[in-house]
Amino acid sequence: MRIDVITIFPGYLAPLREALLGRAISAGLVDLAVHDLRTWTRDVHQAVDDAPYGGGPGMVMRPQVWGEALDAVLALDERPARIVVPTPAGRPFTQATAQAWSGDERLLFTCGRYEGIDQRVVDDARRRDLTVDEVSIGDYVLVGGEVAVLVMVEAVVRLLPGVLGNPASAEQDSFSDGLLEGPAFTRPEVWRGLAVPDVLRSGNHAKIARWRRDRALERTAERRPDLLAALPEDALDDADRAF
Ligand SMILES: NCc1ccc(-c2ccccc2)nc1
Repeated sequence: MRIDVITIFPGYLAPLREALLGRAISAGLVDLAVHDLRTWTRDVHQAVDDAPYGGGPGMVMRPQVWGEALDAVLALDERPARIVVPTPAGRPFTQATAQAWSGDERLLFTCGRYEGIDQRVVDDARRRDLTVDEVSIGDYVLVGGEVAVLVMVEAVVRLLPGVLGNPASAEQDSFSDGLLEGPAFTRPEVWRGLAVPDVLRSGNHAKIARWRRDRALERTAERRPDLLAALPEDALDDADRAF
């Protein structure tokens, strides 16, 4: 997978070259290119924003600079790219989104700042039959899209074959079966007077699986009843319902 990121703060994307993601890049599973938007400015001040038409607070990112940046970065590789625009006004980014995008050959992230990017940049790309997804990673407003890109790249790249040491952990993620993950424990058996639940040390794998499922159902019902309500009809078996 090739990943391009366009931003006025390239340094914000440095964490992508650390740890697991850094190893995926070194292993050639991911090609990452970060581009400074100011490369495509033409004025001495390298201006990337301007006052919003219609008035209002803040500034909007200029379409000319973004249009040239997108054209140039798209042309760097012939593979079709999904253009991703992080924005508080986007469709929700979920594990299902990450799963879908993990099959893409190329992702191109555009990091807005200020009050966002002139809408015509997205409109122009879409009318050229480019895939453009405006997505939100949650209902809060950041100062720019860079942090959202870190989140989305991690969620997608960890799903690529060969990235995670143990692929099973991606299958047993929270959300992969529609429920939150239950509590996890490791040694010591007792820590500050708190013992690991006996069932987890019983060696009885059926009982352990049942206990873990019950804890996941309990936690989901308590913290995310919306996820429980969204489960498909056949997702819960009789034992689940008995819980
Ligand atoms: N939903 C997460 C998210 C994504 C992007 C932004 C943002 C804020 C200001 C300017 C440009 C993007 N805020 C929140």
